[in-house]
Amino acid sequence: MRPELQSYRHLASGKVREIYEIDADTLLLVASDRISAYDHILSPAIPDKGRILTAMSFFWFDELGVPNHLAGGPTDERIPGEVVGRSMVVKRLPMVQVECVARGYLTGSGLLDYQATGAVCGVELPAGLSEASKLPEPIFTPATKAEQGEHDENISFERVVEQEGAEVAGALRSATLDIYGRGAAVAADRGIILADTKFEFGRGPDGELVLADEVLTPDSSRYWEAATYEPGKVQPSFDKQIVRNWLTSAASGWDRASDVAPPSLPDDVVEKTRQRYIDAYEWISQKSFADWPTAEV
Ligand SMILES: N#Cc1c(N)ncnc1-c1cnn(CCN2CCOCC2)c1
Repeated sequence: MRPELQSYRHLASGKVREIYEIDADTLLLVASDRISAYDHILSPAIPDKGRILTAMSFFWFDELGVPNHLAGGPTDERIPGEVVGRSMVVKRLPMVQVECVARGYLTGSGLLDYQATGAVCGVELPAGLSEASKLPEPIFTPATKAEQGEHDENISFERVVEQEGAEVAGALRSATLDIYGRGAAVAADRGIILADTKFEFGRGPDGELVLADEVLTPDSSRYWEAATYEPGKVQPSFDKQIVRNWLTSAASGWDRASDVAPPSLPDDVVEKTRQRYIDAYEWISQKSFADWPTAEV
């Protein structure tokens, strides 16, 4: 008999996910179907997005084989029926307060940093790079954990050393680059460029780093289709471009520069976006999403 979700204390909300307390040592991470774009939570939600991204995290935790925070499988009996398929039972860990970002390509805040300083988080890069340039090698570009609704602030490795100490800072950089490199290689073999990603780590009982949060999902990473990759211009997001294109088209009637909330997404945009998330999962995992567990009423 599964517990009711309301029997767990709600601890925190992210833009698209929730955390509940199962007990002193265990948490329930629940992924919603919410989607955000241009710093807005959009309506309606994308059916099955939470399940698809949860399936991705389970795939990557298994594929990467590094110490991680999972404490149960996709149908663990501690998961309430209504959220089966989009939840993870995880070990409650002391979390490292650093967003561990790896970048294999130059875009977003990294590009802005580079254009202003020739470096990203103090990591000097060659001259002449532009939007979506592939970096000579992936770089560690840590950031502070911003309050909800705020953007993370890129920080230097030296700042991480000040905050965590040299040994842990070095271990964070090594683990981030190792895991990103291995994930990016798997994805590349399957037609997806993982341009960058953000990891979160906790500390295990012996102080070791434990991979936590979600892993290599389109919410924590930039997914680009390898077949259409063309440096020198903004790459289409594998999962969100359909939404972005509609929102910035005349059809939506929305002005991104205004303070007005975006209009509701049309059914065809919602369904096409759902399919893009399924495609991303099935290309990467080489599994059928139809086999993934779903809510038990
Ligand atoms: N993962 C994990 C984890 C853990 N295993 N132990 C203790 N705390 C956390 C934790 C608490 N907050 N966050 C930030 C990411 N959250 C994810 C869910 O949605 C909200 C944001 C991670």
